[in-house]
Amino acid sequence: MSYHIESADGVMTFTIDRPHIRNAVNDEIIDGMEELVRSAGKSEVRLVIVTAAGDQAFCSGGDLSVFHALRTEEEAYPMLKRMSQALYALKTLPIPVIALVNGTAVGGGCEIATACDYRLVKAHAKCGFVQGNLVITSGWGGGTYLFEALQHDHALQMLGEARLYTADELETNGWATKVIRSPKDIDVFLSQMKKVRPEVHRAYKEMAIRKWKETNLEGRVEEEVRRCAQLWAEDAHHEAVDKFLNKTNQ
Ligand SMILES: C[C@@H](C(=O)O)C(=O)SCCNC(=O)CCNC(=O)[C@H](O)C(C)(C)COP(=O)(O)OP(=O)(O)OC[C@H]1O[C@@H](n2cnc3c(N)ncnc32)[C@H](O)[C@@H]1OP(=O)(O)O
Repeated sequence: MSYHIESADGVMTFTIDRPHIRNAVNDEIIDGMEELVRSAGKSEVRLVIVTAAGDQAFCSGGDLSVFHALRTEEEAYPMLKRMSQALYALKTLPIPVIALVNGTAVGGGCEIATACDYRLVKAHAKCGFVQGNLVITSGWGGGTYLFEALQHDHALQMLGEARLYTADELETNGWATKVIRSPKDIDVFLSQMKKVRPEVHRAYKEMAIRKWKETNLEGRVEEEVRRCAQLWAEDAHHEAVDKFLNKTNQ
């Protein structure tokens, strides 16, 4: 199984479990994300945590060895759309959602974390919207969410530079809620959250969701998905992915 969903004490934890491939997202992970949002929406869950196995990587984005088979805009769009819908549902859950960024997050991995309300980033983790190096944009809604989360110039710079940022840089530009230097830091964060009753967290999250609905967040994500699907079909993108896959296969 490529993922696990566990529930304890009102906290539902989603763990991507493909560390050998840096927790890249395949179709099964997308299934898992859909299952997560269904379960978290229904039960007595007060908090969701999204994380991954091992300490090397949180997520390296789409599994290029699988999704590279998608060649045209018409082929790329359904995959991008489906994951974008799962992440929109995650973002608009009426409970706090925390990304526990246990290691490197790149490409779509950063998009998953950006769809969450909070990003707790382990001190060794490097993260970046590297899609620009593959001559595409973010395509799961993460670019749109980044403009919601960060000051405009910080968001545009992070997307435009397409490089890995250190945890300290991520704290400075506002992407990291907190840099995690020891496991105790996570406990402190969670116990502070748990001091406040779930219905209060829910009411605050609903305020944010109202704003996102009024500003047509969902429609803006759709534009992001469509534009990424167009770029996906270009030769320059396929050549860049070939280069990555051939480099790592050698
Ligand atoms: C869908 C789209 C979107 O945003 O909407 C995207 O996500 S585009 C996807 C954007 N993602 C990327 O461009 C990811 C590129 N990956 C990397 O830059 C790197 O792998 C890091 C994630 C920084 C990890 O570097 P590190 O030196 O630790 O490991 P490595 O590069 O040797 O990777 C270990 C093994 O995992 C594989 N691997 C890593 N990331 C992968 C990915 N996203 N898809 C498929 N395979 C991947 C490598 O090919 C290698 O396979 P072997 O062991 O067989 O050699």
